[in-house]
Amino acid sequence: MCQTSGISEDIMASFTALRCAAIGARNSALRPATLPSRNLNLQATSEAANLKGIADLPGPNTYKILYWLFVKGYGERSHLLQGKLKNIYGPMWRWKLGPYDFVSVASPELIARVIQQEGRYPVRVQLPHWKEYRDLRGQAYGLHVETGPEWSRLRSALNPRMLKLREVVAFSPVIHEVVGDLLRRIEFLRSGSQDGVTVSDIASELYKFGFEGISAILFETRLGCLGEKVDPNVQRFISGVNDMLSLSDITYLFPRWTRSFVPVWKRFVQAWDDISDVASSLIDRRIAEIDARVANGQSVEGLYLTYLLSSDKMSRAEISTCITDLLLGGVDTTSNTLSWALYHLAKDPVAQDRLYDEVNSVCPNHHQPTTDDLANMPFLKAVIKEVLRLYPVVHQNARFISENDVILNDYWFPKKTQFHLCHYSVCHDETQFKHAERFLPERWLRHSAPLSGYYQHHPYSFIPFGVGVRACVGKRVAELEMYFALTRLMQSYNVQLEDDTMVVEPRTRTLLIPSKPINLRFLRRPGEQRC
Ligand code: HEM
Repeated sequence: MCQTSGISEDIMASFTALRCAAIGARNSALRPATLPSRNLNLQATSEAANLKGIADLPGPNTYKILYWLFVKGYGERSHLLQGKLKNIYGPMWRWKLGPYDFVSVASPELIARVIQQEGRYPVRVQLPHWKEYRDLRGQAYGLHVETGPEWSRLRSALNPRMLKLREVVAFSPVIHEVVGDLLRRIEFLRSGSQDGVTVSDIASELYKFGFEGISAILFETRLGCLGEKVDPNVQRFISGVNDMLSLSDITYLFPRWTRSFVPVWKRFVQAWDDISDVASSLIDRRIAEIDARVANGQSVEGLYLTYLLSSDKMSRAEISTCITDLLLGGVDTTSNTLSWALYHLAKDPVAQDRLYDEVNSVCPNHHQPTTDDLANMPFLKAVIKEVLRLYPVVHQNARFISENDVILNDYWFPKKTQFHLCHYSVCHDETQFKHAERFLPERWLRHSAPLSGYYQHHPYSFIPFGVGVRACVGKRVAELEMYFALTRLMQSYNVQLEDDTMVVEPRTRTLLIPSKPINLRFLRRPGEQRC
Protein backbone atom coordinates (compact mmCIF):
# COMPACT_ATOMS: atom_id res chain seq x y z
CA MET A 1 0.00 0.00 0.00
CA CYS A 2 1.06 3.53 -0.39
CA GLN A 3 0.39 5.22 2.90
CA THR A 4 -0.44 8.83 2.37
CA SER A 5 -1.35 10.02 5.75
CA GLY A 6 -1.08 9.18 9.38
CA ILE A 7 -4.74 9.19 9.86
CA SER A 8 -5.47 6.61 7.33
CA GLU A 9 -7.15 7.82 4.31
CA ASP A 10 -10.43 6.47 5.51
CA ILE A 11 -10.63 8.85 8.34
CA MET A 12 -8.39 11.20 6.56
CA ALA A 13 -10.46 11.57 3.51
CA SER A 14 -13.37 11.93 5.71
CA PHE A 15 -11.54 14.56 7.57
CA THR A 16 -10.09 15.69 4.41
CA ALA A 17 -13.27 16.60 2.89
CA LEU A 18 -14.19 18.91 5.63
CA ARG A 19 -14.25 22.57 5.48
CA CYS A 20 -14.05 24.84 2.72
CA ALA A 21 -14.71 28.36 2.11
CA ALA A 22 -15.94 29.76 -1.11
CA ILE A 23 -12.49 31.06 -1.55
CA GLY A 24 -11.99 29.04 -4.64
CA ALA A 25 -13.91 31.49 -6.74
CA ARG A 26 -11.03 33.89 -6.53
CA ASN A 27 -8.57 31.15 -7.19
CA SER A 28 -7.42 32.02 -10.67
CA ALA A 29 -6.81 29.00 -12.86
CA LEU A 30 -3.07 29.24 -12.43
CA ARG A 31 -1.23 26.44 -14.12
CA PRO A 32 1.65 24.91 -12.17
CA ALA A 33 4.25 26.24 -14.57
CA THR A 34 3.17 29.79 -13.88
CA LEU A 35 3.37 29.61 -10.14
CA PRO A 36 6.08 31.66 -8.44
CA SER A 37 6.75 28.92 -5.94
CA ARG A 38 9.56 30.09 -3.69
CA ASN A 39 8.54 33.75 -3.79
CA LEU A 40 5.27 32.90 -2.17
CA ASN A 41 7.13 32.25 1.01
CA LEU A 42 8.52 35.75 1.04
CA GLN A 43 5.11 37.05 0.30
CA ALA A 44 3.85 35.08 3.22
CA THR A 45 6.10 36.93 5.59
CA SER A 46 5.42 40.35 4.21
CA GLU A 47 1.74 39.99 3.53
CA ALA A 48 0.67 37.78 6.38
CA ALA A 49 -0.92 40.65 8.16
CA ASN A 50 -3.28 41.28 5.21
CA LEU A 51 -4.22 37.70 4.63
CA LYS A 52 -6.79 35.56 6.33
CA GLY A 53 -5.57 32.77 8.57
CA ILE A 54 -6.46 29.15 9.20
CA ALA A 55 -8.93 30.21 11.88
CA ASP A 56 -10.97 32.01 9.21
CA LEU A 57 -11.49 28.85 7.18
CA PRO A 58 -14.87 27.19 7.58
CA GLY A 59 -15.24 23.49 8.19
CA PRO A 60 -16.58 20.85 10.53
CA ASN A 61 -15.40 20.33 14.06
CA THR A 62 -14.51 16.99 15.62
CA TYR A 63 -18.12 16.18 16.53
CA LYS A 64 -19.36 16.82 13.03
CA ILE A 65 -16.61 14.69 11.58
CA LEU A 66 -17.45 11.84 13.90
CA TYR A 67 -21.08 12.29 12.94
CA TRP A 68 -20.26 12.00 9.23
CA LEU A 69 -18.08 8.99 9.79
CA PHE A 70 -20.04 6.97 12.26
CA VAL A 71 -23.63 8.17 12.03
CA LYS A 72 -23.86 8.98 8.33
CA GLY A 73 -21.73 5.94 7.48
CA TYR A 74 -18.86 7.62 5.63
CA GLY A 75 -16.28 5.70 7.64
CA GLU A 76 -15.84 3.26 4.78
CA ARG A 77 -16.74 5.75 2.07
CA SER A 78 -14.46 8.58 2.96
CA HIS A 79 -13.65 9.12 -0.73
CA LEU A 80 -17.26 10.30 -1.14
CA LEU A 81 -17.04 12.54 1.88
CA GLN A 82 -14.51 14.67 -0.02
CA GLY A 83 -17.23 15.71 -2.49
CA LYS A 84 -19.85 16.09 0.23
CA LEU A 85 -17.73 18.49 2.23
CA LYS A 86 -16.64 20.32 -0.88
CA ASN A 87 -20.31 20.96 -1.65
CA ILE A 88 -20.86 22.33 1.82
CA TYR A 89 -17.70 24.34 2.38
CA GLY A 90 -16.21 24.99 -1.05
CA PRO A 91 -12.83 23.80 -2.39
CA MET A 92 -10.83 24.53 0.79
CA TRP A 93 -11.81 23.79 4.36
CA ARG A 94 -10.30 23.17 7.75
CA TRP A 95 -11.14 20.35 10.05
CA LYS A 96 -9.98 19.32 13.45
CA LEU A 97 -9.89 15.98 15.07
CA GLY A 98 -8.96 16.16 18.72
CA PRO A 99 -5.50 17.70 18.80
CA TYR A 100 -5.03 17.42 15.03
CA ASP A 101 -5.66 20.27 12.65
CA PHE A 102 -5.96 19.83 8.88
CA VAL A 103 -6.63 21.86 5.74
CA SER A 104 -8.23 20.07 2.80
CA VAL A 105 -8.03 21.31 -0.77
CA ALA A 106 -10.29 19.94 -3.49
CA SER A 107 -9.54 21.74 -6.73
CA PRO A 108 -6.67 21.10 -9.15
CA GLU A 109 -5.55 24.72 -8.88
CA LEU A 110 -5.29 24.55 -5.10
CA ILE A 111 -3.55 21.17 -5.23
CA ALA A 112 -1.05 22.65 -7.68
CA ARG A 113 -0.39 25.58 -5.38
CA VAL A 114 0.23 23.35 -2.38
CA ILE A 115 2.64 21.18 -4.36
CA GLN A 116 4.45 24.25 -5.68
CA GLN A 117 5.19 25.24 -2.10
CA GLU A 118 6.06 21.80 -0.75
CA GLY A 119 9.79 22.57 -0.37
CA ARG A 120 12.90 20.54 -1.15
CA TYR A 121 12.07 17.56 1.01
CA PRO A 122 8.32 17.08 0.87
CA VAL A 123 6.63 15.17 3.66
CA ARG A 124 3.26 13.55 3.03
CA VAL A 125 2.23 13.20 6.58
CA GLN A 126 3.86 12.60 9.89
CA LEU A 127 3.50 9.03 10.97
CA PRO A 128 4.37 9.16 14.68
CA HIS A 129 2.89 5.74 15.40
CA TRP A 130 4.86 4.11 12.56
CA LYS A 131 7.99 5.82 13.86
CA GLU A 132 7.22 4.61 17.36
CA TYR A 133 6.98 1.04 16.08
CA ARG A 134 10.29 1.36 14.24
CA ASP A 135 11.95 2.70 17.42
CA LEU A 136 10.40 -0.08 19.49
CA ARG A 137 11.93 -2.71 17.23
CA GLY A 138 15.16 -0.84 16.55
CA GLN A 139 14.43 -0.65 12.83
CA ALA A 140 15.55 2.00 10.35
CA TYR A 141 12.79 4.50 9.48
CA GLY A 142 12.58 3.86 5.74
CA LEU A 143 10.78 5.71 2.98
CA HIS A 144 7.42 6.37 4.57
CA VAL A 145 8.67 7.62 7.92
CA GLU A 146 12.00 9.26 7.08
CA THR A 147 12.07 13.00 6.32
CA GLY A 148 14.47 15.72 5.13
CA PRO A 149 17.88 15.00 3.58
CA GLU A 150 17.86 11.47 5.03
CA TRP A 151 14.69 10.62 3.10
CA SER A 152 16.22 12.20 -0.01
CA ARG A 153 19.32 10.02 0.35
CA LEU A 154 17.16 6.89 0.46
CA ARG A 155 15.19 7.97 -2.61
CA SER A 156 18.40 8.69 -4.53
CA ALA A 157 19.52 5.15 -3.83
CA LEU A 158 16.19 3.56 -4.73
CA ASN A 159 15.11 5.65 -7.71
CA PRO A 160 17.54 4.71 -10.50
CA ARG A 161 16.53 1.04 -10.81
CA MET A 162 12.85 1.73 -10.15
CA LEU A 163 12.09 4.85 -12.10
CA LYS A 164 14.39 4.89 -15.12
CA LEU A 165 12.54 3.38 -18.03
CA ARG A 166 15.57 1.67 -19.52
CA GLU A 167 16.37 0.06 -16.17
CA VAL A 168 12.81 -1.11 -15.55
CA VAL A 169 12.78 -2.86 -18.93
CA ALA A 170 15.16 -5.37 -17.32
CA PHE A 171 12.24 -6.54 -15.15
CA SER A 172 10.19 -7.57 -18.21
CA PRO A 173 11.21 -11.26 -18.33
CA VAL A 174 10.45 -11.84 -14.67
CA ILE A 175 7.15 -9.99 -14.89
CA HIS A 176 6.19 -12.12 -17.89
CA GLU A 177 7.09 -15.23 -15.91
CA VAL A 178 4.75 -14.12 -13.12
CA VAL A 179 1.99 -13.23 -15.60
CA GLY A 180 2.40 -16.77 -17.00
CA ASP A 181 1.75 -18.10 -13.49
CA LEU A 182 -1.31 -15.88 -13.16
CA LEU A 183 -2.74 -17.29 -16.39
CA ARG A 184 -2.11 -20.83 -15.21
CA ARG A 185 -3.74 -20.02 -11.88
CA ILE A 186 -6.80 -18.61 -13.63
CA GLU A 187 -6.97 -21.67 -15.85
CA PHE A 188 -6.74 -23.90 -12.78
CA LEU A 189 -9.46 -22.01 -10.90
CA ARG A 190 -11.89 -21.66 -13.77
CA SER A 191 -11.60 -25.28 -14.83
CA GLY A 192 -12.22 -26.36 -11.23
CA SER A 193 -15.29 -24.16 -10.88
CA GLN A 194 -18.85 -25.43 -11.15
CA ASP A 195 -19.49 -23.98 -14.59
CA GLY A 196 -15.92 -24.51 -15.74
CA VAL A 197 -15.25 -20.82 -16.44
CA THR A 198 -15.75 -18.75 -13.28
CA VAL A 199 -13.10 -17.34 -10.99
CA SER A 200 -14.45 -15.98 -7.72
CA ASP A 201 -13.04 -12.89 -6.06
CA ILE A 202 -10.56 -11.92 -8.73
CA ALA A 203 -9.08 -9.19 -6.48
CA SER A 204 -7.69 -11.80 -4.10
CA GLU A 205 -6.04 -13.67 -6.99
CA LEU A 206 -4.59 -10.46 -8.33
CA TYR A 207 -3.32 -9.66 -4.86
CA LYS A 208 -1.24 -12.85 -5.05
CA PHE A 209 -0.09 -11.79 -8.49
CA GLY A 210 0.93 -8.37 -7.12
CA PHE A 211 2.80 -9.97 -4.25
CA GLU A 212 4.57 -12.50 -6.45
CA GLY A 213 5.43 -9.83 -9.04
CA ILE A 214 6.98 -7.31 -6.70
CA SER A 215 8.74 -10.02 -4.64
CA ALA A 216 10.24 -11.55 -7.75
CA ILE A 217 11.76 -8.17 -8.57
CA LEU A 218 12.80 -7.18 -5.07
CA PHE A 219 14.02 -10.52 -3.73
CA GLU A 220 15.01 -12.04 -7.07
CA THR A 221 13.23 -15.15 -5.85
CA ARG A 222 9.97 -16.79 -6.82
CA LEU A 223 7.72 -17.38 -3.83
CA GLY A 224 5.05 -19.45 -5.53
CA CYS A 225 2.12 -17.28 -4.38
CA LEU A 226 0.18 -18.34 -7.46
CA GLY A 227 0.65 -22.03 -6.83
CA GLU A 228 -2.12 -24.31 -5.67
CA LYS A 229 -1.23 -23.84 -2.00
CA VAL A 230 -0.27 -20.44 -0.70
CA ASP A 231 2.78 -20.36 1.58
CA PRO A 232 1.60 -19.63 5.18
CA ASN A 233 4.17 -16.84 5.38
CA VAL A 234 2.62 -15.09 2.41
CA GLN A 235 -0.77 -15.43 4.06
CA ARG A 236 0.72 -13.99 7.25
CA PHE A 237 2.06 -10.99 5.33
CA ILE A 238 -1.28 -10.40 3.62
CA SER A 239 -3.18 -10.50 6.93
CA GLY A 240 -0.53 -8.31 8.55
CA VAL A 241 -0.95 -5.64 5.86
CA ASN A 242 -4.70 -5.82 6.14
CA ASP A 243 -4.64 -5.46 9.95
CA MET A 244 -2.02 -2.75 9.94
CA LEU A 245 -3.95 -0.66 7.42
CA SER A 246 -7.21 -1.13 9.26
CA LEU A 247 -5.65 -0.16 12.61
CA SER A 248 -3.35 2.63 11.48
CA ASP A 249 -5.92 5.45 11.69
CA ILE A 250 -7.30 4.56 15.01
CA THR A 251 -3.84 3.97 16.52
CA TYR A 252 -2.84 7.44 15.34
CA LEU A 253 -5.63 8.93 17.37
CA PHE A 254 -4.59 7.39 20.68
CA PRO A 255 -1.81 9.29 22.48
CA ARG A 256 1.32 7.43 23.60
CA TRP A 257 0.36 7.33 27.26
CA THR A 258 -2.58 5.05 26.42
CA ARG A 259 -0.32 2.32 25.01
CA SER A 260 -0.29 0.07 28.04
CA PHE A 261 -4.05 -0.21 28.41
CA VAL A 262 -5.55 0.44 24.96
CA PRO A 263 -5.44 -2.90 23.09
CA VAL A 264 -5.29 -1.33 19.65
CA TRP A 265 -1.60 -0.53 20.01
CA LYS A 266 -0.76 -4.17 20.76
CA ARG A 267 -2.67 -5.29 17.69
CA PHE A 268 -0.99 -2.63 15.58
CA VAL A 269 2.45 -3.81 16.77
CA GLN A 270 1.49 -7.43 16.10
CA ALA A 271 0.42 -6.57 12.56
CA TRP A 272 3.70 -4.77 11.94
CA ASP A 273 5.64 -7.66 13.45
CA ASP A 274 3.96 -10.03 11.01
CA ILE A 275 4.83 -7.79 8.07
CA SER A 276 8.40 -7.21 9.21
CA ASP A 277 9.08 -10.86 10.11
CA VAL A 278 8.02 -12.12 6.71
CA ALA A 279 9.87 -9.37 4.85
CA SER A 280 13.03 -9.81 6.95
CA SER A 281 13.07 -13.56 6.51
CA LEU A 282 12.85 -13.15 2.73
CA ILE A 283 15.58 -10.51 2.74
CA ASP A 284 17.84 -12.49 5.07
CA ARG A 285 17.42 -15.62 2.99
CA ARG A 286 18.45 -13.79 -0.15
CA ILE A 287 21.33 -12.00 1.57
CA ALA A 288 22.64 -15.35 2.86
CA GLU A 289 22.55 -16.73 -0.70
CA ILE A 290 24.39 -13.70 -2.02
CA ASP A 291 26.99 -13.82 0.77
CA ALA A 292 27.59 -17.51 0.12
CA ARG A 293 28.17 -16.90 -3.57
CA VAL A 294 30.56 -14.04 -2.87
CA ALA A 295 32.44 -16.17 -0.33
CA ASN A 296 32.83 -18.89 -2.99
CA GLY A 297 34.16 -16.37 -5.47
CA GLN A 298 31.08 -16.75 -7.66
CA SER A 299 29.60 -13.83 -9.53
CA VAL A 300 26.35 -12.42 -8.21
CA GLU A 301 23.68 -11.18 -10.51
CA GLY A 302 20.29 -9.96 -9.55
CA LEU A 303 17.59 -7.43 -10.03
CA TYR A 304 16.91 -5.17 -7.10
CA LEU A 305 18.16 -6.41 -3.74
CA THR A 306 21.55 -7.31 -5.16
CA TYR A 307 21.76 -3.88 -6.72
CA LEU A 308 20.95 -2.17 -3.41
CA LEU A 309 23.41 -4.29 -1.47
CA SER A 310 26.18 -3.71 -3.96
CA SER A 311 25.51 0.01 -4.35
CA ASP A 312 26.60 0.56 -0.74
CA LYS A 313 24.38 3.60 -0.40
CA MET A 314 22.24 2.27 2.42
CA SER A 315 22.85 0.27 5.55
CA ARG A 316 21.36 -3.23 5.73
CA ALA A 317 18.81 -1.99 8.25
CA GLU A 318 17.75 0.73 5.83
CA ILE A 319 17.56 -1.73 2.97
CA SER A 320 15.38 -3.97 5.07
CA THR A 321 12.85 -1.25 5.92
CA CYS A 322 12.86 0.20 2.39
CA ILE A 323 12.26 -3.20 0.82
CA THR A 324 9.36 -3.68 3.25
CA ASP A 325 8.04 -0.25 2.20
CA LEU A 326 8.27 -1.23 -1.45
CA LEU A 327 6.46 -4.49 -0.74
CA LEU A 328 3.75 -2.61 1.11
CA GLY A 329 3.39 -0.15 -1.74
CA GLY A 330 3.55 -2.64 -4.52
CA VAL A 331 0.85 -5.19 -3.84
CA ASP A 332 -2.70 -3.98 -3.43
CA THR A 333 -2.17 -0.87 -5.52
CA THR A 334 -1.60 -2.75 -8.75
CA SER A 335 -3.91 -5.61 -7.86
CA ASN A 336 -6.90 -3.38 -7.13
CA THR A 337 -6.34 -1.31 -10.24
CA LEU A 338 -6.25 -4.47 -12.33
CA SER A 339 -9.40 -5.77 -10.63
CA TRP A 340 -11.27 -2.59 -11.53
CA ALA A 341 -9.96 -2.76 -15.08
CA LEU A 342 -11.31 -6.30 -15.55
CA TYR A 343 -14.60 -5.34 -13.90
CA HIS A 344 -15.15 -2.46 -16.31
CA LEU A 345 -14.01 -4.35 -19.36
CA ALA A 346 -16.46 -7.11 -18.42
CA LYS A 347 -19.21 -4.52 -18.16
CA ASP A 348 -18.27 -2.85 -21.43
CA PRO A 349 -17.88 -5.43 -24.24
CA VAL A 350 -17.24 -2.70 -26.82
CA ALA A 351 -14.23 -1.42 -24.88
CA GLN A 352 -13.07 -4.99 -24.30
CA ASP A 353 -13.27 -5.81 -28.01
CA ARG A 354 -11.40 -2.65 -28.84
CA LEU A 355 -8.65 -3.55 -26.40
CA TYR A 356 -8.50 -7.11 -27.71
CA ASP A 357 -8.25 -5.87 -31.31
CA GLU A 358 -5.44 -3.52 -30.37
CA VAL A 359 -3.50 -6.21 -28.50
CA ASN A 360 -4.09 -8.72 -31.27
CA SER A 361 -2.96 -6.37 -34.00
CA VAL A 362 0.26 -5.41 -32.20
CA CYS A 363 0.98 -8.90 -30.81
CA PRO A 364 -0.72 -11.51 -33.01
CA ASN A 365 -0.61 -15.25 -32.27
CA HIS A 366 -0.10 -14.91 -28.54
CA HIS A 367 3.17 -13.12 -29.03
CA GLN A 368 4.23 -11.77 -25.61
CA PRO A 369 4.27 -7.98 -25.66
CA THR A 370 7.57 -6.20 -25.27
CA THR A 371 7.97 -2.70 -23.88
CA ASP A 372 8.29 -1.50 -27.51
CA ASP A 373 4.95 -3.13 -28.30
CA LEU A 374 3.35 -1.25 -25.41
CA ALA A 375 4.25 2.01 -27.14
CA ASN A 376 1.79 0.99 -29.87
CA MET A 377 -1.09 0.29 -27.51
CA PRO A 378 -2.67 3.65 -26.69
CA PHE A 379 -6.04 2.13 -25.82
CA LEU A 380 -4.45 -0.18 -23.23
CA LYS A 381 -2.92 2.84 -21.52
CA ALA A 382 -6.18 4.74 -21.79
CA VAL A 383 -8.00 1.89 -20.02
CA ILE A 384 -5.57 1.95 -17.10
CA LYS A 385 -5.70 5.74 -16.89
CA GLU A 386 -9.47 5.74 -16.88
CA VAL A 387 -9.54 3.10 -14.14
CA LEU A 388 -7.10 5.13 -12.06
CA ARG A 389 -9.27 8.21 -12.60
CA LEU A 390 -12.44 6.45 -11.49
CA TYR A 391 -10.75 4.56 -8.65
CA PRO A 392 -7.52 6.31 -7.67
CA VAL A 393 -6.18 3.67 -5.25
CA VAL A 394 -4.68 6.51 -3.24
CA HIS A 395 -7.83 8.56 -3.26
CA GLN A 396 -6.40 11.25 -1.05
CA ASN A 397 -2.83 12.44 -0.90
CA ALA A 398 -1.27 14.75 1.67
CA ARG A 399 1.52 17.23 2.29
CA PHE A 400 2.86 18.34 5.66
CA ILE A 401 4.60 21.58 4.72
CA SER A 402 7.37 22.07 7.21
CA GLU A 403 9.84 24.25 5.32
CA ASN A 404 7.65 27.16 4.16
CA ASP A 405 4.68 29.21 5.11
CA VAL A 406 2.03 28.69 2.47
CA ILE A 407 -0.28 31.08 0.69
CA LEU A 408 -3.41 29.77 -0.96
CA ASN A 409 -5.59 32.46 -2.50
CA ASP A 410 -6.02 35.04 0.23
CA TYR A 411 -5.15 32.69 3.08
CA TRP A 412 -1.83 32.39 4.82
CA PHE A 413 -0.82 29.16 6.56
CA PRO A 414 2.15 28.87 8.88
CA LYS A 415 4.86 26.23 8.51
CA LYS A 416 3.85 22.76 9.67
CA THR A 417 0.34 22.94 8.28
CA GLN A 418 -1.00 19.53 7.25
CA PHE A 419 -2.76 19.68 3.87
CA HIS A 420 -4.95 16.97 2.42
CA LEU A 421 -5.24 16.81 -1.35
CA CYS A 422 -8.68 15.51 -2.33
CA HIS A 423 -7.71 13.65 -5.45
CA TYR A 424 -10.83 11.52 -5.68
CA SER A 425 -13.26 14.42 -5.74
CA VAL A 426 -11.17 16.22 -8.38
CA CYS A 427 -11.04 13.10 -10.58
CA HIS A 428 -14.84 12.93 -10.37
CA ASP A 429 -15.41 16.61 -11.04
CA GLU A 430 -17.66 17.21 -14.08
CA THR A 431 -15.89 20.48 -14.84
CA GLN A 432 -12.65 18.56 -15.31
CA PHE A 433 -13.96 15.34 -16.85
CA LYS A 434 -17.18 15.35 -18.81
CA HIS A 435 -19.41 12.37 -17.92
CA ALA A 436 -17.12 11.97 -14.93
CA GLU A 437 -18.91 8.92 -13.48
CA ARG A 438 -18.71 6.92 -16.71
CA PHE A 439 -15.97 4.56 -17.82
CA LEU A 440 -14.78 6.23 -21.02
CA PRO A 441 -11.20 5.22 -21.80
CA GLU A 442 -11.39 7.01 -25.14
CA ARG A 443 -11.40 10.34 -23.30
CA TRP A 444 -7.63 9.87 -23.03
CA LEU A 445 -7.18 9.46 -26.79
CA ARG A 446 -6.73 12.74 -28.54
CA HIS A 447 -8.29 11.68 -31.83
CA SER A 448 -11.11 9.34 -30.94
CA ALA A 449 -13.36 10.61 -28.24
CA PRO A 450 -16.78 10.63 -29.85
CA LEU A 451 -18.81 10.76 -26.69
CA SER A 452 -16.69 12.48 -24.12
CA GLY A 453 -14.70 14.68 -26.44
CA TYR A 454 -10.99 14.94 -25.76
CA TYR A 455 -10.98 16.85 -22.56
CA GLN A 456 -8.20 19.23 -21.72
CA HIS A 457 -8.23 18.79 -17.99
CA HIS A 458 -5.96 20.59 -15.56
CA PRO A 459 -2.72 18.61 -15.10
CA TYR A 460 -3.28 18.39 -11.34
CA SER A 461 -6.74 16.93 -11.70
CA PHE A 462 -5.22 13.53 -12.48
CA ILE A 463 -2.16 12.62 -10.40
CA PRO A 464 -2.78 8.99 -9.41
CA PHE A 465 0.90 8.37 -8.65
CA GLY A 466 1.35 11.66 -6.85
CA VAL A 467 3.67 14.35 -8.06
CA GLY A 468 7.11 15.86 -7.56
CA VAL A 469 10.14 14.29 -5.93
CA ARG A 470 8.02 12.39 -3.40
CA ALA A 471 5.81 10.81 -6.09
CA CYS A 472 5.38 7.03 -6.25
CA VAL A 473 8.69 5.24 -6.59
CA GLY A 474 6.99 2.17 -8.07
CA LYS A 475 5.08 3.87 -10.90
CA ARG A 476 7.06 2.31 -13.74
CA VAL A 477 7.01 -1.16 -12.25
CA ALA A 478 3.29 -0.88 -11.55
CA GLU A 479 2.56 0.16 -15.11
CA LEU A 480 4.65 -2.62 -16.58
CA GLU A 481 2.95 -5.23 -14.41
CA MET A 482 -0.52 -3.95 -15.23
CA TYR A 483 0.14 -3.61 -18.98
CA PHE A 484 1.65 -7.08 -19.33
CA ALA A 485 -1.04 -8.73 -17.22
CA LEU A 486 -3.92 -7.05 -19.02
CA THR A 487 -2.60 -7.66 -22.54
CA ARG A 488 -2.00 -11.34 -21.89
CA LEU A 489 -5.35 -11.82 -20.17
CA MET A 490 -7.03 -10.23 -23.19
CA GLN A 491 -5.07 -12.48 -25.56
CA SER A 492 -6.43 -15.55 -23.79
CA TYR A 493 -9.89 -14.69 -22.55
CA ASN A 494 -13.05 -12.78 -23.06
CA VAL A 495 -14.01 -11.63 -19.58
CA GLN A 496 -17.59 -11.41 -18.36
CA LEU A 497 -19.21 -10.77 -15.00
CA GLU A 498 -20.66 -13.89 -13.39
CA ASP A 499 -23.75 -11.82 -12.68
CA ASP A 500 -23.95 -9.11 -15.28
CA THR A 501 -26.36 -7.03 -13.18
CA MET A 502 -23.83 -6.79 -10.38
CA VAL A 503 -22.60 -3.32 -9.42
CA VAL A 504 -19.48 -3.04 -7.30
CA GLU A 505 -18.88 0.21 -5.47
CA PRO A 506 -15.51 1.13 -4.01
CA ARG A 507 -14.90 1.40 -0.30
CA THR A 508 -12.01 2.89 1.62
CA ARG A 509 -9.64 0.86 3.73
CA THR A 510 -6.82 3.39 3.54
CA LEU A 511 -6.76 2.51 -0.15
CA LEU A 512 -9.78 2.47 -2.42
CA ILE A 513 -10.80 -1.15 -2.86
CA PRO A 514 -13.83 -3.07 -4.20
CA SER A 515 -16.58 -3.32 -1.59
CA LYS A 516 -17.42 -6.90 -2.49
CA PRO A 517 -15.88 -9.81 -4.38
CA ILE A 518 -15.80 -9.51 -8.16
CA ASN A 519 -16.56 -12.89 -9.73
CA LEU A 520 -15.62 -13.18 -13.38
CA ARG A 521 -16.21 -15.67 -16.17
CA PHE A 522 -13.12 -16.25 -18.28
CA LEU A 523 -14.22 -17.50 -21.71
CA ARG A 524 -11.41 -18.72 -23.90
CA ARG A 525 -10.99 -16.74 -27.10
CA PRO A 526 -11.95 -18.77 -30.17
CA GLY A 527 -8.94 -20.68 -31.41
CA GLU A 528 -6.99 -20.15 -28.19
CA GLN A 529 -5.19 -23.09 -26.65
CA ARG A 530 -4.80 -23.76 -22.95
CA CYS A 531 -2.25 -21.40 -21.40
C1 HEM B 1 -1.41 1.39 -9.45
C2 HEM B 1 -0.30 1.38 -8.77
C3 HEM B 1 0.17 2.45 -7.81
C4 HEM B 1 -0.40 3.66 -7.49
C5 HEM B 1 -1.68 4.26 -8.03
C6 HEM B 1 0.47 4.29 -6.52
C7 HEM B 1 0.25 5.54 -5.97
C8 HEM B 1 1.12 6.16 -5.09
C9 HEM B 1 0.92 7.49 -4.56
C10 HEM B 1 -0.23 8.42 -4.91
C11 HEM B 1 1.94 7.75 -3.72
C12 HEM B 1 2.15 9.06 -2.94
C13 HEM B 1 2.97 9.99 -3.85
C14 HEM B 1 3.06 11.43 -3.38
O1 HEM B 1 3.04 11.67 -2.17
O2 HEM B 1 3.13 12.34 -4.22
C15 HEM B 1 2.80 6.58 -3.69
C16 HEM B 1 3.95 6.48 -2.92
C17 HEM B 1 4.71 5.33 -2.86
N1 HEM B 1 4.56 4.20 -3.63
FE1 HEM B 1 3.08 3.86 -4.99
N2 HEM B 1 1.52 3.46 -6.26
C18 HEM B 1 1.39 2.34 -7.04
C19 HEM B 1 2.26 1.27 -7.10
C20 HEM B 1 3.41 1.14 -6.37
C21 HEM B 1 4.36 0.06 -6.49
C22 HEM B 1 4.28 -1.10 -7.50
C23 HEM B 1 5.34 0.27 -5.55
C24 HEM B 1 6.56 -0.54 -5.26
C25 HEM B 1 7.36 -0.99 -6.19
C26 HEM B 1 5.00 1.50 -4.85
C27 HEM B 1 5.73 2.04 -3.83
C28 HEM B 1 5.51 3.29 -3.26
C29 HEM B 1 6.33 3.85 -2.20
C30 HEM B 1 7.48 3.16 -1.48
C31 HEM B 1 5.83 5.14 -1.95
C32 HEM B 1 6.37 6.15 -0.93
C33 HEM B 1 7.45 6.99 -1.63
C34 HEM B 1 8.07 8.05 -0.73
O3 HEM B 1 7.46 8.45 0.25
O4 HEM B 1 9.18 8.49 -1.05
N3 HEM B 1 3.83 2.00 -5.38
N4 HEM B 1 2.28 5.65 -4.52
